[in-house]
Amino acid sequence: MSKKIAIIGGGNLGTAIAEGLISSRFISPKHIIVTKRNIATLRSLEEKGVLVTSDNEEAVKYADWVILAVKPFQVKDILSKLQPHLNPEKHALVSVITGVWIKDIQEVLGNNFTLFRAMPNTAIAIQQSITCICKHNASVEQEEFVTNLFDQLGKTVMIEEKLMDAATVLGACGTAYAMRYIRANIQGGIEIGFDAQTASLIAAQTVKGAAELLLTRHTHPEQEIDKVTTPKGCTIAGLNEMEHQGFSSSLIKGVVTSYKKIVNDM
Ligand SMILES: NC(=O)C1=CN([C@@H]2O[C@H](COP(=O)(O)OP(=O)(O)OC[C@H]3O[C@@H](n4cnc5c(N)ncnc54)[C@H](OP(=O)(O)O)[C@@H]3O)[C@@H](O)[C@H]2O)C=CC1
Ligand SMILES: O=C(O)[C@@H]1CCC=N1
Repeated sequence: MSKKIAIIGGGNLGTAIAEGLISSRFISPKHIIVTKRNIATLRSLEEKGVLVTSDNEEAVKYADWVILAVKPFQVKDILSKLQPHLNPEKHALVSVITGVWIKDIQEVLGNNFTLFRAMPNTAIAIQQSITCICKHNASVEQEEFVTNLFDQLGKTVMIEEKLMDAATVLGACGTAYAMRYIRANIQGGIEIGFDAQTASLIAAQTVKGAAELLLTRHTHPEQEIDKVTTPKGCTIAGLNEMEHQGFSSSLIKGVVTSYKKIVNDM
């Protein structure tokens, strides 16, 4: 029988997951049901054949896989209401919620459910996510299903749950950090002569190419930097000025601050 997936919380990430699943053809749109209270924003998914509802209970009755994609402070209340309708023989859960641990979910649902935590990023909408996954109480078949699902939507890494907060920062917040880096390049590019559109194209494609070099060659960034930095040239002059201004240090401090925010808030 075909698997059916409920996405509880069709916001930024929930809809991105649904879009990625549709594009990948991993599952038929009619086997995806997405929920949120105001379903008006789910029209474009509905037009693609996805089922949408504001009734979480209806969604879990329909599905066997339940992806939780609501805000961290909402999950306990939502799960408490769903608890009578969830059955460990039928349902397996995948939470993409930041800072909510398997033990937190078990406090509401008990210990019998198969639970996964997955940490994708918004590039999942175009099948270019990195998704870190950890599992609890999962069969080989269930693990294969979840890994296969997220493999269709980018790359996956199985990790221990204790690294999930770090995965959130590096992989999910990382999309925003990368965007800010690109934006700064665009601003610089405009100042030295390009129009905004051309500067955006050059900046984004350059970052994409740099990332592809690392992913295909498995080199360290500094090896690739050595190939760009002509002695006494303009690249090293610019790089050194960036470092004098605290470039790497500010990024590292930002990463650690995001991490502390998750650890201290949850
Ligand atoms: N955005 C990202 O890049 C990433 C987010 N995450 C995590 O994913 C989760 C979702 O984040 P994000 O998508 O950005 O947040 P959003 O606020 O965009 O999405 C949450 C959605 O949940 C819906 N919702 C709220 N209450 C209910 C309810 N009772 N039943 C069903 N749906 C409900 C909201 O819609 P409505 O108000 O209409 O009900 C909203 O659209 C968070 O826990 C976040 O930490 C993880 C990795 C990356
Ligand atoms: O900013 C946040 O809290 C969430 C988690 C990772 C991306 N967005």
